[in-house]
Amino acid sequence: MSTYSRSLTDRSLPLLAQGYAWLPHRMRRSPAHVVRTRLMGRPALTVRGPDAVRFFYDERNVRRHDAIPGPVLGTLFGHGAVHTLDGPVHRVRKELFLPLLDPASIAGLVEHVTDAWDDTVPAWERRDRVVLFDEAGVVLTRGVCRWAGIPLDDADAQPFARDLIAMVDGFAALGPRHWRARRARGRQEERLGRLIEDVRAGTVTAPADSVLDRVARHRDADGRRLDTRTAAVELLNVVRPTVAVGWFVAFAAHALHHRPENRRLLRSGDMAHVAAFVHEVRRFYPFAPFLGGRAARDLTWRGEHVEEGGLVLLDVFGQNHDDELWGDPYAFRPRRFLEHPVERDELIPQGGGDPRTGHRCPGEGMTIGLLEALSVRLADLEYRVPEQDLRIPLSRVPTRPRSGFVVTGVRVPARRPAGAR
Ligand code: HEM
Repeated sequence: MSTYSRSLTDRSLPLLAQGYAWLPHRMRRSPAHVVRTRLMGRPALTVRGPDAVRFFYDERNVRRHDAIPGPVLGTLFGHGAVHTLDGPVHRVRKELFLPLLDPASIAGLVEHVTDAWDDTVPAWERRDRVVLFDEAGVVLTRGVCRWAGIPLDDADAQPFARDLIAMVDGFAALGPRHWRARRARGRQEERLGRLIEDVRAGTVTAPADSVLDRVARHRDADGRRLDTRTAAVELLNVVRPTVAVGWFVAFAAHALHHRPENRRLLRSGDMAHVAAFVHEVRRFYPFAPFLGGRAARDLTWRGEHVEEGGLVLLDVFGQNHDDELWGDPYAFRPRRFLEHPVERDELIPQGGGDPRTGHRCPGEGMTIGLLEALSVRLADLEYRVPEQDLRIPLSRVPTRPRSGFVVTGVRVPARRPAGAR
């Protein structure tokens, strides 16, 4: 088969089968880190590296409208979400999310979530076993709802957490996982849509300037308020990814188990080590495999071409494991972030570029703040790790330790560790 005809073979099935390994595997054969392929029936250009990040985030090159497949919108992001907008329309919608970048806002969320953690964890001492991934999801749900002004009865925290996790878990799957995600989204869009209507009608009071209040009042570029469904979609676009930080909590536990020397560093209260550990968790463990957009015009990148309307994919997992950028990328080594500061377009687990003007995740600071606080608490907790399946399959997107990370014999420290937030 010639290189050309091979490049025109649709690769959607190998992608589904190989998950995170698919794109890095193809990139290995390209020293220039660019591969032309075909996905979902369209020509696609896949790119990697800090320069490619700047190319990808330049709206003259890549647009988001019509780029995200329906099954991903129907599960992960929601129809009409900020992720799908371009230009001034995106900028105005993004204003809704920019307060998330504010350090006071980050501190507020971290405080609510750590309060929820500190309230919950003592009860683990009386349990035979705790599945950390599941419990972290409930703690994060409690904390983020309190912080965002979303009323939540105690009994509703677990089912809400389950739905939020299902929406993330099923976005790249076929079959039951996918349909579970769709049903979860349908349920929660309806419930939160009713809440938005109640806030607008004045029968429920949203705390002033809370996320709930801002979403209910937000006006789009056309001067109109968001319709009820889109408002629910955007409310979920704050709550759902916050609960997704539970994936990283399970990964942090996995890292502490396999690299126990990090426990001492986290307990020491040295915030530089804590920050380095958290960056390494976000770099090393797989979450977003790649990001996609549509070519806004005929494009050429490092000699490879894609026509207007074709797909452009940024290889997120591959870039976070690129030997040229990281050296020994498959070693978990937080020290690398003490030796070399984080560069904006090098470490891209939550996208690249500037979150104020582009699509980069506006919740990155919150993710880092939450993980710093929860990793320190995890390191301080005493527990045993019984025999279980801790493998993290790269063929599953999103992946996690198969067992969800089970702990037994939990003992809560008498005193909050130095440096805990
Ligand atoms: C598990 C942690 C998280 C991961 C791995 C993650 C990852 C990402 C990625 C890869 C993007 C897409 C960037 C792009 O399209 O260029 C994104 C966008 C976004 N994230 Fe996050 N995120 C996380 C946490 C959060 C949190 C905590 C929030 C809010 C509190 C949040 C809110 C958003 C929003 C609203 C967008 C859309 C931005 C836009 O299109 O302009 N994320 N995130």
